[in-house]
Amino acid sequence: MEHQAPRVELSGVDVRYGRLNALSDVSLSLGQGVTGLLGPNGAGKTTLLRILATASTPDAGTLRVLGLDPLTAAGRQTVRRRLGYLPQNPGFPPHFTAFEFIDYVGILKEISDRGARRDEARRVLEEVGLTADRSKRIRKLSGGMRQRVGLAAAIVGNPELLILDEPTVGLDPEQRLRFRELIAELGEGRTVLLSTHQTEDVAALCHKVVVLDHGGVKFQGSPQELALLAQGRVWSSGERASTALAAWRTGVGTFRNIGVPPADATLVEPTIEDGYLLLLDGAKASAGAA
Ligand SMILES: Nc1ncnc2c1ncn2[C@@H]1O[C@H](COP(=O)(O)OP(=O)(O)OP(=O)(O)O)[C@@H](O)[C@H]1O
Repeated sequence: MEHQAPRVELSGVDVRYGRLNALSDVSLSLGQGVTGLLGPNGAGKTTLLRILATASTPDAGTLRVLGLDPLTAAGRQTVRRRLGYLPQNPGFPPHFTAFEFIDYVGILKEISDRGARRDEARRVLEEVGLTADRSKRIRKLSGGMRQRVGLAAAIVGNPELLILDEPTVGLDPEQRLRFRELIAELGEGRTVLLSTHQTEDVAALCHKVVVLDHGGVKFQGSPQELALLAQGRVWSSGERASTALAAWRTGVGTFRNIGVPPADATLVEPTIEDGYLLLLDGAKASAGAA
């Protein structure tokens, strides 16, 4: 495989809000393709994405984004021209139509030629499947369609780096599948960082996954490696095992248990979710034991 220089690198990044360390000593490197960012509520995912999107700066550490330093004014300006960011709750001007809004984003992204800007608006709306709805007011669109407007806004100008904060939240299963396909296509030839609570998103889309918890990187590697953390630790049983770190009832009425298996356990193949839960619950269990 051809060696690719990392497109995003962070080293020793700290972010503090008063006495809270929202990120502590985060070091990461991302190449092309889709990287998933998993972590429980409050883990620091949005804080990390905002830093990469140049929406905020860290209290300590160094950054390299697309070969530039976004902590300098010149670097920040160039990085901003080359990235697309879909925040968690993008505020849309409610009276704009989808087309008017995307055209406006084109102005903000400095596409000054009116014809070129309109062509670009048509292109991105087509790419997210909103051509037929482009003249509807955003406030009249469904939540899933609004998410697509947000994604269209993020890809105006064909950015090399895409930062997507929980883009699949609130979508129905069909829309989620569509969105995943879109993001997978966008990941070809680009660097995409996708924060999500859905391990299925990671399984379907990502070549790499980063797990954040309490502001620290708990794992970075392939989704398969994350699943393998739980190899030999997941078993199926007729009841919830009291000794398991995590256990839940499955759709077929049996229980899936994660932890140290009892001697007579029937081991099952671990999933990414198992690896993720073991990582988080294992951390909690050792914190509790300390
Ligand atoms: N502006 C702020 N002022 C003070 N604390 C903040 C601020 N923004 C975030 N935090 C805190 O920093 C921590 C990390 O928050 P962040 O939003 O990055 O987490 P997250 O992983 O994105 O969570 P979620 O999955 O719920 O979106 C949380 O404890 C949060 O309460």
